[in-house]
Amino acid sequence: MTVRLYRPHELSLSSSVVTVGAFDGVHLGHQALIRKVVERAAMFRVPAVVYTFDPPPRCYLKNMPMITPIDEKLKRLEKLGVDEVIVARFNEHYITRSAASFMEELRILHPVEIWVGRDFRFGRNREGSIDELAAVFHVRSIDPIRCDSGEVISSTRIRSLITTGRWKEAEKLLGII
Ligand SMILES: Cc1cc2nc3c(=O)[nH]c(=O)nc-3n(C[C@H](O)[C@H](O)[C@H](O)COP(=O)(O)O)c2cc1C
Ligand SMILES: Nc1ncnc2c1ncn2[C@@H]1O[C@H](COP(=O)(O)OP(=O)(O)OP(=O)(O)O)[C@@H](O)[C@H]1O
Repeated sequence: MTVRLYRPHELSLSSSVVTVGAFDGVHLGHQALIRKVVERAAMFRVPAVVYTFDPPPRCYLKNMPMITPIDEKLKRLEKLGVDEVIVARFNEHYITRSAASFMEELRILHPVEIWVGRDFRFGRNREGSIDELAAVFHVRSIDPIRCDSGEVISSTRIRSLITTGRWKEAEKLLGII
């Protein structure tokens, strides 16, 4: 595997383009976002960084099944051209971290851009908002990617397709990478 792996606070960079998220399944919506990050990073000639969580927060907090275990997620991120991946163990200790402490950690990556979805939240009790992030960093987002029926593609939707045995539809939304 050529993608480089780090735990929180291990990586410091003089410049980067960063995205943060659970990315369970690395579905077509995630792929569009991550391709954008890789494209922007290449344009700035800086590393493309994904900050993710293991297990995905929703799986940990709501006791839901995971679509892609961490090894499979990392393989998919690598195929998309990501340079560095930070994997935070999402557990009872991590969820007590404040939004401010998380932003301090992002500072050491010196991101020229941070790409997140429009509903992104972070920090204990989901206290941190995009507005707070955007007060410190240059925050950007893409339009949501939808499936043929017009519904926004999400890990939640794919989990529900898998648990009801609708494999073909789930695979379509996961995309082949
Ligand atoms: C430091 C930190 C603490 C978090 N604590 C909580 C929490 O207490 N409750 C919660 O529901 N989510 C918590 N989250 C998870 C976020 O709500 C969110 O799932 C995460 O930032 C990934 O974004 P995404 O769900 O858009 O992929 C935390 C995230 C971070 C970075
Ligand atoms: N369909 C999509 N189009 C564009 N961006 C997306 C799409 N789905 C998720 N993202 C973005 O990818 C990042 C990680 O999202 P996340 O892992 O929470 O995905 P999700 O599919 O919404 O998951 P869940 O259904 O479990 O909440 C976020 O910035 C989110 O906005």
